[in-house]
Amino acid sequence: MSTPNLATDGDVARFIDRQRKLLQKERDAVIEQSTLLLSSCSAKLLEQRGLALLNLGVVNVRIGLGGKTLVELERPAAHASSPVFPSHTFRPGDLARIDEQTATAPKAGAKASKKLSDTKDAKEIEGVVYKVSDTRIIIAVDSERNGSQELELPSRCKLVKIANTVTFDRMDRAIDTLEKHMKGTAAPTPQSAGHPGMPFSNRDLIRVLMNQQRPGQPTPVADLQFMDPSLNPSQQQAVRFALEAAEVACIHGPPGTGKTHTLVEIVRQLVSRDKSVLICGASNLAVDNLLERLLPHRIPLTRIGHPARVMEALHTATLDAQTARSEQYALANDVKKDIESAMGALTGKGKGKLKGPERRKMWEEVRELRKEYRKREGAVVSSVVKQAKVVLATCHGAGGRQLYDRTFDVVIIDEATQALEAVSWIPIFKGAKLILAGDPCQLPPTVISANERTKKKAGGKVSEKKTVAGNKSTTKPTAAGKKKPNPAPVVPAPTPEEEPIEPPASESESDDESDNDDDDDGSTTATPAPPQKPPAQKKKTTATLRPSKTLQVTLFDRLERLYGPGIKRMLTVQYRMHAQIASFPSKTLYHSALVSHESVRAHRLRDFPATTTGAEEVLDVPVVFFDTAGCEYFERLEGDADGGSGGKGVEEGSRCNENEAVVVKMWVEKLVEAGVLPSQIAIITPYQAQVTLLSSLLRPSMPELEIGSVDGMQGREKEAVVLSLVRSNDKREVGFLKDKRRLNVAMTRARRHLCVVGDSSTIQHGGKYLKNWMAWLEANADVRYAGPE
Ligand SMILES: Nc1ncnc2c1ncn2[C@@H]1O[C@H](COP(=O)(O)OP(=O)(O)OP(=O)(O)O)[C@@H](O)[C@H]1O
Repeated sequence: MSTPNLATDGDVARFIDRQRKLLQKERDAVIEQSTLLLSSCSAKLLEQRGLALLNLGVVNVRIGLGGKTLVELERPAAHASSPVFPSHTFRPGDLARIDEQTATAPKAGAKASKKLSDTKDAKEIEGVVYKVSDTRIIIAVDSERNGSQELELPSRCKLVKIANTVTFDRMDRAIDTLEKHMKGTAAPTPQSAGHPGMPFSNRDLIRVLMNQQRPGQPTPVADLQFMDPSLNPSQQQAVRFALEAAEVACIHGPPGTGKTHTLVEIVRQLVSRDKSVLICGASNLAVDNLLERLLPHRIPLTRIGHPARVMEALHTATLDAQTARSEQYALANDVKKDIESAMGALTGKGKGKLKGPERRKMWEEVRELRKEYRKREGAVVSSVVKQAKVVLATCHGAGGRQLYDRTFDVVIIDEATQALEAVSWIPIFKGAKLILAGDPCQLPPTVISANERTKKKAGGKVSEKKTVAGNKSTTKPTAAGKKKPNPAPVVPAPTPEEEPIEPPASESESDDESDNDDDDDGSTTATPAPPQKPPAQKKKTTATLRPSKTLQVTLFDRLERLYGPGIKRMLTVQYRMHAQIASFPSKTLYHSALVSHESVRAHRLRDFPATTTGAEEVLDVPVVFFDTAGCEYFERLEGDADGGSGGKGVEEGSRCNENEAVVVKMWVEKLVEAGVLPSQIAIITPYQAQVTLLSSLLRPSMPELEIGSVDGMQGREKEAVVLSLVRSNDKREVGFLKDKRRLNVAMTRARRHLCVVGDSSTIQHGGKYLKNWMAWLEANADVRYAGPE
């Protein structure tokens, strides 16, 4: 482990200050994006974009766990011709607002105008999407949060998706707490971690993470018996390392190397040593993945989180379900029934509906009953949480009131390389020791404000050069199949959401924490200085705590830079890819340390019993490369029929490549003809417009075929993957593909067969890493030229 200079109080203050600024910028960007969209679009347009549902009516109101009011909405015949919702993007867990819908054009016969006037002063009501079906959507409303005891639900309403800033509030609070800890003004943590009477202290952990103290000596675990006999040596080493570390241990899990497998063993080992564990993930999916793998081991655990956000199959392990099953819950349930019957009288229609003082009195009663319900339920929840040796939640969820007074011996954060540092701190304060797992060579957390800056940059670029339109080339392929570029045709800059994320402009301090590496040979995982800085200006400093330039720098990244590779153990055996598919990423991103397990090393599509005889070029080849260089298969901007770059579409469009899509379609059909099932195949492409195009070409005949973006495929795998690179232009712009972490995710999803379709003459100009990849494909893949013939 390298020994950096320790951070001064000034370093810590600057670091915290920068985190605050970056978080504020990100919060502003998120709100701006959402409000811009909502304010500039009519309700109809929002509905067309899947961001709103119109013409809804309340069909039921009931009480759910946590005293939340569940509002059930449908499209009644009076407001809409069909009860079936149009296609939309509302998913369980999304934040949504119920608004009154002013009746612009009431349906004939509907008494909408009268009803709407009843609710003129109705508040906008915010809640979380709880359940969605084709005809009904249920919103869980926290009546306390909405600041009113009486939910005034409009008779005709619309549901609108809204930005969620609660996570930002919690991250801000976490940074405030960190500051207090560092200044020594934090309130002492009252409880011990599962050992009543023992003082709980996370002082060492926090000081190590903030580089004010070096990591302590590991404590050897002499009697380590692995519970899972299948662990490979690198997994065993990682388990030992994590158990022995004094304050913090990182586990680096390249694709398919059994990160989850290893974490499950660590948790089992910790529990067998009577340690309490808080397991967090950057996403609900990551948490559920671990929960699913832990359940068979019968560990006393509970999953905290809004039930709407937990996988249905795992609901029995949620705190809500466990609370509801508990005997003490019967007491709370009685109160719940009283609330429901009172609510029935309040929301009931017709003669039975309460009015005036009677109605106010009833609401007062409901308010008291809710208080009582929360008190009784709170007591049950707290006893269920106390009994659980292992608690699972998202990092954000760990800041909820259920864990308010609970601390743990160990906090584990899975997918830590996808979590913002500030969100990671939320669970960290609850643990004495920290284990982070992730892969810094895969996609970092999504940060909108970085893209915002890129948008400005891209916009500037376009306006400077907007004299030239079109990327239609008149070039002819050279003998070698490479094209000579025409002078100056300008292809518009990549759209903001698709441009590789670049580090934001330096504010004051010089540091090296850029996350994108356009021009190195990809032989290390380090993330060097922003490319726009000339090397002469780079200050070579000893690693120490420095303010992060972007929120994409995760705690995992930071610790690796501070303490060197000694802070982590890497899992080195992968159980996913044929050795040839794994070869390039292993060599260029993992120091050739990633080896293929014998069970996958030579596996091929041919091994599936359903495959046909013959079809060798499809079933026996692990890597195929359709090089479209010289074919003039040019990309085009979405909504730009000419493939030109003029006009508004420049900044708004996404990219697609129709000729390339034809090649992809042809290859997928060949795979299916050879006996590979569509459900075993995924098409991955970095551009949404290409996803849409390919979906329209292939989905009608193969609904089980997966077609998606790179970002959506992280953590997933398929037997065969066809990668459509899209970019083909004379400007030699590669946009998105430049980010080698995105590329790494794209090329490591395939188990037995990877087919790459792309224009090497464009792609190879996207920096050394892409150049090396193209050269590797030319030398190692089964290269096919994808000309019209
Ligand atoms: N020691 C092992 N022996 C046999 N199979 C293993 C071993 N470790 C992991 N695997 C298998 O490898 C696959 C990947 O494991 P796991 O899901 O734990 O990896 P991961 O690193 O979490 O995945 P990802 O790359 O998606 O993050 C699984 O099918 C798992 O069963």
